Amino acid sequence: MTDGYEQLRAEAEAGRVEEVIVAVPDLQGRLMGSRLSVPHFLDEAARQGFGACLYLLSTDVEMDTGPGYAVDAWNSGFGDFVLRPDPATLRTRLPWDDGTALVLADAVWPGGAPVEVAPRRVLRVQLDRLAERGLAAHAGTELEFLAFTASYREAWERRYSGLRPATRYNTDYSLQGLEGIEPVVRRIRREMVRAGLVLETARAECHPGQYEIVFRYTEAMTTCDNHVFFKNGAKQIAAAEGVALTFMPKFDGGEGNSCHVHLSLRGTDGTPVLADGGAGDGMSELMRHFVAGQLACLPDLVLLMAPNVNSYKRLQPGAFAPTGIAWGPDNRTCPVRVVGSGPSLRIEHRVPGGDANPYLAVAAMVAAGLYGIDNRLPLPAPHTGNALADTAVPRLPATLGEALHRWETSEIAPKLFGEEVVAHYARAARAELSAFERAVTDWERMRGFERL
Ligand SMILES: NC(=O)CC[C@H](N)C(=O)O
Repeated sequence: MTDGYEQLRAEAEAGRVEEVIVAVPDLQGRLMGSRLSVPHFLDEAARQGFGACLYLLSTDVEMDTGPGYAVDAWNSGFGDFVLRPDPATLRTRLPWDDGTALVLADAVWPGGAPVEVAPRRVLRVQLDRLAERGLAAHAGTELEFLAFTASYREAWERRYSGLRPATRYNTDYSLQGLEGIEPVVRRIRREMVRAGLVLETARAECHPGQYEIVFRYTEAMTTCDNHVFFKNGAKQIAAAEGVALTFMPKFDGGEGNSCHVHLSLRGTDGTPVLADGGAGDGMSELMRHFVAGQLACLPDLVLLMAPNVNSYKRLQPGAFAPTGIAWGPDNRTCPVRVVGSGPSLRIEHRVPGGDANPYLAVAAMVAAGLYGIDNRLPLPAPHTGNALADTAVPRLPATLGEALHRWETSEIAPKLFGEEVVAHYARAARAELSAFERAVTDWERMRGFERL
């Protein structure tokens, strides 16, 4: 029994905790699972795992499953896999959910073998590949979101039209005009800290109602665990406050919601390896290959960072989100911005939006970096101007269809992730795409109803 589980037992015996949520991050990075009583969890699930239907890892946003996934729910009789709780992820008290603890779980087959397509596993494999080379990844994810004054139910019933943003104008860095959003974001900040996350900064952003809360970087898996925990908790707090909050990458024609990922490598002993120790441009040879790998793999792997139709609405010209494939020192117009110096030298990957599954996005970045390192890829010249306006910069895949095509026909992706993972996420993207292709949108009605 781990220390965390001992503490959970003590909290339960003192009457402070009654239930444990056991959750697995799904393909979308959402938390799916069940509530267990503390005794049932400690005496059974914590030891043997806990069954959950395997369609949880082969479904779209609407919970539609279908044939063709590498893990096929129908063909396996809608059986169970096993959720094996990871004690390192236990949070004994959720400030927004009285008497409740939460633990994340890995998905394994009944015999104990990992479910290779599970997002946490996809990242674990890449982190293990790093560890084989004596390296470890540290990451921070920066989620932006929009808050509206309506409740989630009202927003849904109004089909998300005519909603009032919780701030009225561009409040980027503003310290006034925040009265409409402060009650909910204050609660989110404070309760996340009470739940154990380490807050660094928080501020309003460009789009009316937009806000960003940044937690301290740490080891990559823990950051991704914190990310899904934060997203889930922030929505619960918003719901309790009667506020609708969205992380979708592009809500309307205004600024999108990003999820910039800061990523650095260290030796497994903690030594920074990206800085060159004073000579040259500050970047070590390893870092130059690491950044080169990001650029070389980006078109093939962008699906793992931008998995939905809406992701690509954000990555269009005319906004403050990347559209090309380039890198530059402190250049926010590039998808890969090099920031920091010495031990803090790192990349900020600016492609993922608020919908990204952090495990997959970070796995893609680690895999791309390793590809660059293993193949000793030369680093192209940095972009020092406005990469968004430079037509000479190669274009990122502009739609989900293009990204899917690059992923499926990639020679690199199966080498980095294996055929099973490639096929599974291609299937997931196709499901998202074909749902969109069948849907008639408001845009089409406005454009064509009278005038066509
Ligand atoms: N702070 C920023 O850099 C803005 C990012 C922008 N909201 C995006 O979608 O990428």
